[in-house]
Parts: sequence; C-alpha cells; structure tokens
Amino acid sequence: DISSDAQSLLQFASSVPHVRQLNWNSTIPICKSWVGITCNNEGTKVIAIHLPGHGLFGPIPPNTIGKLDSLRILSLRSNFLNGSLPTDIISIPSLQFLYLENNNFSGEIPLSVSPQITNLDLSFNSFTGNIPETLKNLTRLTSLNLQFNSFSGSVPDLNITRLRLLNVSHNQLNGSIPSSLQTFPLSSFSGNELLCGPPLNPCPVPPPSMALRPKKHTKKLTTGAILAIAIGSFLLILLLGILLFCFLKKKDRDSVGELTIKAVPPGKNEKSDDFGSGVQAGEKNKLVFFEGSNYNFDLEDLLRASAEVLGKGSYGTAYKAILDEGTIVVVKRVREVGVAKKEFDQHMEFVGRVGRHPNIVPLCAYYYSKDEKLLVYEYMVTGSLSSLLHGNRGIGRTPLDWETRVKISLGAAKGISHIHSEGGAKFTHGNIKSSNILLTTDFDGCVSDLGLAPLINVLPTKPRCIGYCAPEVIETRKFTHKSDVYSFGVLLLELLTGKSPLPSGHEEVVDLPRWVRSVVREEWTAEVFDEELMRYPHVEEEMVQMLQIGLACVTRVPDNRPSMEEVVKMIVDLRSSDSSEHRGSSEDNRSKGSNVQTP
Ligand SMILES: Nc1ncnc2c1ncn2[C@@H]1O[C@H](COP(=O)(O)OP(=O)(O)OP(=O)(O)O)[C@@H](O)[C@H]1O
Repeated sequence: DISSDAQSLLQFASSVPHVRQLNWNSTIPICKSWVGITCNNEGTKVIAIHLPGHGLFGPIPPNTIGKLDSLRILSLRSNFLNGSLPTDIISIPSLQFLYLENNNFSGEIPLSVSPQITNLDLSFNSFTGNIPETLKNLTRLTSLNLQFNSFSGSVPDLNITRLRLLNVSHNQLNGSIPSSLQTFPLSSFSGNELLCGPPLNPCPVPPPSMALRPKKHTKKLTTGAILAIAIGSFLLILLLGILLFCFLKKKDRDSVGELTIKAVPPGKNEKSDDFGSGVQAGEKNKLVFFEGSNYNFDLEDLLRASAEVLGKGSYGTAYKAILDEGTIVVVKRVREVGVAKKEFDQHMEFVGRVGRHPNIVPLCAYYYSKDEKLLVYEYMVTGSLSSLLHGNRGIGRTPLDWETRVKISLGAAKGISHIHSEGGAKFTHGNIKSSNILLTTDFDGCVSDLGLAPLINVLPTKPRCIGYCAPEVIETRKFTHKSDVYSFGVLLLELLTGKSPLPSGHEEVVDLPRWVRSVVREEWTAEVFDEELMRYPHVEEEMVQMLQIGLACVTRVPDNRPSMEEVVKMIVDLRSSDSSEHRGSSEDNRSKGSNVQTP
C-alpha cells in the first residue's frame, strides 16, 4: 500500500545525498505534496518519480525504489548518481519509462529488464559490458538510447517492430550492424570505431585464411582456379593503383583547403600603427570585394578612415575603421603570411565561399601586396563572447543569463559545423576561442577569423590556441575537425564556469578541462558553475547536460569526441520537447509548494 511505498522512498532519500531539498516526510500526504511523486487515481500506489537535475549523488541502494511495485515512470536524469544500476529497479514488472541519462552509472546493464519497458535512456553514463541480448525480448520497446557509454561487443539483432528511436553511438561496439537495424540513420551508430556495415562503412572482407578452411578444399584447387586467383589479384592491384593515382591527382587540385605556407619571420618593429603603411603606390584600388558584400568604398577611403586599435591578436593587429559615410568595418592586418599572391587569392576565394553562413562573421574584402595583407570584416557592435563573459565583472555588470549563453553556444556550434561540412575534411578553423565568437545585435554567436589558421600554418613558439588547444595539437602541430571540437568544448566549459582558460596577469594557465573534471570527480559538480548562473532557478538540469556535452568534446582521445554536427544536435536537444515536458513537470512540483531551491 501507499505507506510501504512512502517507507521505500524515505529510505531512498535518507541514503542518497541531494543538493536540492526534498520535502518528503511522513507528516504530509505523499500523493498530494511530495516533490516529484505521482500516484494512481485512487492514491494507493506511487506510479511515477520525476527528479531530474536534483543534484542526487552516489549509488542508488537496492530495496528502495526497486520496491515500488507499481512504478511506471522513473526519471532521475541529469544527476550525479553512480555505481551499478540495481537489478530490482530495472526489473520492476510495471516499469515502462526509465530515464537515467546524464549520470555516472557504471558496470553492466542487468539482464532482467521489465518486459513492459517502452522507453529506455541510459545515455551519457559509463556503462560497460555487452548490450544484453535479452533486450530482444522487449517487444514493447519504442526508444532505446545508449549513446556515450563504454559498451563493447556486438549490437544485438533487436528485431522489434515498434522500435522507432535507436542510438548506440559513441561506444566501443564492434562487428557488423544487424540487418534489422540497418534502416536507422548513421548517427545511431557513429563513434564506434570497429562497427561496420550499412549505414556505416562496409565491413572489411576477411582475408582468405587457409587455416580456417577445411583441408579438402585446399587440395581440390585446380590449376585453373590458381590461374584465376592470380589474374584476379593482378587486376585488383592494377585497380588499386589507378584509384590511388586519381586520389593523388584530386588531392593536388583540392589543396587550397590545406595551404601549408612558410611563415616569414615577423618584422622586428612595425613601422607605423597605421594599417596602410605597406600599401604600394599605384595599387590603391586593388581592394578585392567578396560576392554579396554591399559595401561601397575603395582602398583610399579605407586608408583615410579614422582607425582605432581593437587589439593585437596572434595574427596581427585588428582595427576598427570608421569610414566617411559612417560605415564601420574591422580591418585585420595579418603578419607572417609567407604565401604568394596567387595562392592567397585562391585561398580567399575558397574562404569567401565557405564563410557564407549566418553564424560566420562576414569577410567583406581583402588586400594583398608584398608588404601588407589586409582583411576587412563587418564590424560586430555587440562585441565578443569573451568581453561579455569576462569584461567588467565588477559593479554595474549586466549578467549574462543562461538563455543567452545557450543561444550563443548554439550559434557558434552551427558556424563551426558549417565550416566542417562545407570546407571538406582538411579544412579546419584552428582558433576557436571566446574572443573569436562575436555576437549579433540579438546575441546570436558568430565565428570569426575563418581561414586564417591554415594561412599561417606554422605554429609560433607559443601556440596561439593556448588554453583551448587539444592535447594532440601540441604534439602533432596539426589541426583537425576533432581539435576544433576540443576547443569548442573548452569554450562551453568557459561559458558554464565563467572562468577564462587564458592566463591573466601573473596567474598560471588554468587547464579548464582538467579543473572541471577534478571538481566533478570529487562530486562537487554544483561548484563548477558560474555564480552568476545560480540566480536563475530551474536551469540546473540544462546546465548539467551542457556540462556533459562540454566534457564529451574535451575527451583526450580525438576519435571519441563527437562531431560538430552531433554537438549542434545535442545543444538543440537540450531544449527539446522532452526537456520542456520535464520542465513542465518541475513547474507542477513548484506549484505543489515544494521548497526546491538552487544551491
Ligand atoms: N569583426 C569584428 N567586430 C568587432 N570586434 C572584433 C571583430 N573582429 C575582432 N574583434 C575584436 O577585436 C579584438 C582583436 O581581435 P583579433 O582577432 O585580432 O585578436 P584575438 O581574437 O584576441 O586573437 P586571435 O588573433 O588569436 O584571434 C578582439 O577582442 C576581438 O573580439
């Protein structure tokens, strides 16, 4: 009856530490007032528990929630629960919806899963072992999400007619994808290096191993067969040779995307702080405008403009130039470009093309001469994420709210994802950081400095991406899509913690990912968040989810990081109907007069 359910819940609350208070006690009616608890109409049984983002810590003890024998929905997502998943919970015979994503559960999934289960979400945990074959028997299953765990072994042949959503991406699964699941999209399986077959790449054909063949076959190989094999192998080698030749040819043509240019030593002293000092006489009108740019000025206008230094970056100085007619642009004077004009033109043409996207700062024009290289960008009045986040932390500061932070990060993620998909496998941004994320007037994030890193592909003595560099970049000095993902992950951690990964003054460089990981490991997750965010109630769940995305991006092994496309999806999902449904349920909880509070 209801009192034994209450007893089991009180047992749970007393053994699982929690940051947000629970108003559970035996003096108030469980079905009417307990936070997160829903009963059946008769008020005789608990049928649902919703405690997402409640700051629950540690393992779930057996014989607590597992004793609620009429439970249908259990949502404990976005907490800090760890240890193994108690068998008694997952096998509650009435259980239909189990949401445990974004926790730290480990160990294997128990084999005896409730046959009533329709929705099972264990994503973003540290589960290991095989995906149990017993899942095949769950005929009612419609949605199974196991992404971002450490499951190994093969994918079971889940031939379940009702299954609509499946995600086993980013695990360590291997073997071929069962044919019953091949209709699911690529994103359901990506991030499993050893998994193959449609919709992923075809599985390698195993080499004919003599040892594995019954002896009698080898004996029966006729001369004709041997001859056929020899001719076949010759043709195969010939075909491979032709393919390799074509590939090298194509690579040659495509190489604008990965210019490797000798860096010229930086000038000892810049002669003047004017950006036009290197412009050659007689070349005053050689400003090359990009298609779609509706500016109407020439180089002379630009040189006459009143200019103000915005800052000295790693490529050179950026100026804000105010032209006669009130047009404002940003001129970047780029040093250390050792590339000839023709290559520079080609590269700029490519960058201009790739860079046409609402989340990329528009490049309007450029100028190239032997002594001066100028890039002209649209001026973004609202400034950079870096200045919004770290500028003026004292009195009079306008806090940067959570909604805006999510919007900026989504815009930036879309911009980078576009660069990766349009620029090709070799084209990277190479310098993602908060001062390169500029904001539109309605606070959408835009990526700036596109195409500069590949021009100056020789790392200066101090890497320019300091604080944001993926560990492998420091060793290999090569930027990849996955190293951009890492830098973006650092940027997410910066947004969440309010801490800059750059050294300031005499302070040492903060290794932000390392710091965040250590705090989370010590189970003080609530401490990592920017104090400024703590004033907004009911956003912790989204913050914890964003933290998980950030941490997935800064994984040390590049292949285990998500792609930018996946990151965009994950940030969008943060706001999906599923969350709002739960946000709705926390509204209910609030109206129940709970004293739920942001720590
Ligand atoms: N188009 C722009 N509109 C407004 N501000 C800009 C624009 N481009 C750059 N800035 C700002 O000007 C300053 C200098 O920019 P710059 O890109 O030269 O250096 P950085 O971002 O500090 O370093 P890096 O050269 O490594 O990118 C930064 O604070 C940046 O946010």
